[in-house]
Amino acid sequence: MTARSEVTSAARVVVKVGSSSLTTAAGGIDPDAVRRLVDVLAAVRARGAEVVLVSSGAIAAGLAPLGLAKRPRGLAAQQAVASVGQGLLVHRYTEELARHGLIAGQVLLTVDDVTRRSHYKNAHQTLAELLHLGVLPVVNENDTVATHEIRFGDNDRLAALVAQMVHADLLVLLSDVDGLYDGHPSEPGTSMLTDVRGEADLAGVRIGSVGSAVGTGGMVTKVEAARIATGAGIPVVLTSAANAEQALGGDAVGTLFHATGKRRPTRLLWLAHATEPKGRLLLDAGAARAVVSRGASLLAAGLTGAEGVFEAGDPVDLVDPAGVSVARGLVNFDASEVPGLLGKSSRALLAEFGKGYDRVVVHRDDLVLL
Ligand SMILES: Nc1ncnc2c1ncn2[C@@H]1O[C@H](COP(=O)(O)OP(=O)(O)O)[C@@H](O)[C@H]1O
Ligand SMILES: N[C@@H](CCC(=O)OP(=O)(O)O)C(=O)O
Repeated sequence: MTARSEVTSAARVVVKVGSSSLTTAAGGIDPDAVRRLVDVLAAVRARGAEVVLVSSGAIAAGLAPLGLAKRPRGLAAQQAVASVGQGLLVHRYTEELARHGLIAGQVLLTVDDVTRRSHYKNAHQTLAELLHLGVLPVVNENDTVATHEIRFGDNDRLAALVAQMVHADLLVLLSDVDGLYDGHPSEPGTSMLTDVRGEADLAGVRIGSVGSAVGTGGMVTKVEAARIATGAGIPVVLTSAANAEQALGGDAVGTLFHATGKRRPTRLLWLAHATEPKGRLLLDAGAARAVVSRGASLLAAGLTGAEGVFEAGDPVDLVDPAGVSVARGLVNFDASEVPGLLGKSSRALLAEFGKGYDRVVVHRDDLVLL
């Protein structure tokens, strides 16, 4: 078996592990599973690569101490359970990493932290500094504050965005299944894909959205995460936690999603893949051309209408006069403000509404072409 060069040459690796790989059948953290994983991560560090761990399991880890048999349904209950479990989870990582002389650093992120520009910068700088200090960041979604609207719910896409954020060379998704199958792995006759080189390889693959008892998202969110990362030039290995040592050692286990895009250290690819737009901005022909061909910002002057309910900072689609969505971006105004802006020059907006209203509707740094 020839080693996978994208694995063995990666200088910075993001590893994501799912709840199902960290917990016992009875619920609660499986200390042996954490230990085995940390041993593998320590080996990657020992060969000189940097590692960021994205670990699920806060909710699963909080179940047993609270006497709960399964993941509660309500958001507040899940948040409370995560609050109990996250501390226990990071405690385990801290202890196990210390055995290898490594330091854990807890990083809890919400969707906003990895998408909005100001927050993104913060999270980016903190992660960069942690890596600079030789710390092994242990990332999870900030479940206790994340509401339905601003929630990933699964950590697969969060891991892909973190991989982009830290400019990782590789993303490894560890689950309870040894790779991507062409149908649900429990069905007879299905087989594992060893390589995915693009969308064509996914045609005909039946991807389930239901996860294991403790996991969420199933395979759908993992394939979505792989699309985000590979689109940003980062290859992805998807396999089971049991295969972690071989996978990170470069053995050809699991499914390798080959990089499809250029290495682009941009925080915006998530927009195209992982987000439901909250509304649509209707552009005149000149504005659509300026955005698409010249990479220009969208000005109110080129706006003919808007649909949907959105607030400043939300993702929206930019639609050309033919009704085609040409770009997706983060809008700088609330939907209720848009009717007053239509077709007006920056100067007119300044005169009519005062300072601040002359801002662009979508800044070119906040949009991605579709
Ligand atoms: N095409 C497929 N290939 C592999 N697994 C699949 C597929 N469709 C659905 N699944 C299911 O997805 C599960 C993994 O998702 P999940 O439980 O959310 O994992 P995790 O907790 O690791 O994030 C697998 O155990 C498997 O039952
Ligand atoms: N942030 C949540 C992750 C939710 C979850 O189950 O994710 P995953 O197991 O990756 O599908 C937790 O720590 O419990």
